Amino acid sequence: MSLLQVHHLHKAYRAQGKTTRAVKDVSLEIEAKQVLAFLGPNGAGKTTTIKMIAGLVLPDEGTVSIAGRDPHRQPQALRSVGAVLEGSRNLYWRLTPSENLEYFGVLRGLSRRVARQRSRALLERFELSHKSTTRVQKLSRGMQQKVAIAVALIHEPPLLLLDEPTLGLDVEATQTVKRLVREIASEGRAILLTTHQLDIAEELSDRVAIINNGEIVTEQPTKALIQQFSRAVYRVELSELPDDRSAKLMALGAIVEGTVIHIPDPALLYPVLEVLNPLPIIRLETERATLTDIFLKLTQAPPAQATLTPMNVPGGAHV
Ligand SMILES: Nc1ncnc2c1ncn2[C@@H]1O[C@H](COP(=O)(O)OP(=O)(O)OP(=O)(O)O)[C@@H](O)[C@H]1O
Repeated sequence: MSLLQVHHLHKAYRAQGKTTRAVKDVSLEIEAKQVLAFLGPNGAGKTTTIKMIAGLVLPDEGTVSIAGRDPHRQPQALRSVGAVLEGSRNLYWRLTPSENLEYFGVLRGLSRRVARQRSRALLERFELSHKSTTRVQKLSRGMQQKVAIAVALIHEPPLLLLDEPTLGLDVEATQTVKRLVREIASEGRAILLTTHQLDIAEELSDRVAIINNGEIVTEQPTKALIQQFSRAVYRVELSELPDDRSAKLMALGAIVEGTVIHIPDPALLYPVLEVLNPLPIIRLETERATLTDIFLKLTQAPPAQATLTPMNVPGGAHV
């Protein structure tokens, strides 16, 4: 069963006589062990949707169910959610990581003893034991982010909402946070990840939902989405390609366009190279679409065209 079920959410804001339909008929599901990347341009409706999931904004229509409970009717549903929504601002900066963890643990219903035990275990797991008594304001940004994630996990929620978990982190801290996100999901949690860093989303997510102008324009497994928008896997360019070789390549299943060969299946790479031998190859590159290509395609097209037709991706799909 899905840990998070969001069905047909609608939300309009009315301010100064103007109505903004921020979220229109949004449905999402996330199962245990899954990371769903929830992506969209500025103002697309992500925050509004997440706030409706976190029980902070009341939907005009639609339902949210977290581990079977509606946060708008059963506030205890929020015990099943951990959230890092505004960087590490969910922390008390003058308190230490241990104090933050214990404070939030007790706030979320743990006994002092259990909060202390879990705090210690989380600090160890996040490699922060040596900083357990340093004020949060004195920690590096990467460490602060790890503490923020640890605080969100103190009550062991099955659903974690993560907004921009790697924003502003250096390469090493980014790697650590990415590893932790995958580990947390593999323990059986569901993760809703929002980020504008599409390479991170591509790497971390099992599924992707893209929202534009308040509407979901695609929601499917990340790999399938990338495959759907990728013309081929490899592209080989030569200075010349005799007709007899061209015919052999097409018989193998390659797509030949003048002196360029598109290889749709990775298993065809070596047979193609054998046919080409000893012709000199000018370039051999991957031709897979990236999530960035797909995102731009789906969010820059007028809504009526933002459908799921695989097409040549603008800007070239060459990696
Ligand atoms: N409290 C509010 N009152 C009026 N309009 C709002 C309010 N909150 C959001 N909006 C509008 O609703 C739309 C969706 O905003 P939302 O913050 O959900 O988008 P977002 O995808 O999270 O954007 P970003 O990536 O910039 O954070 C925008 O047009 C925004 O201006």
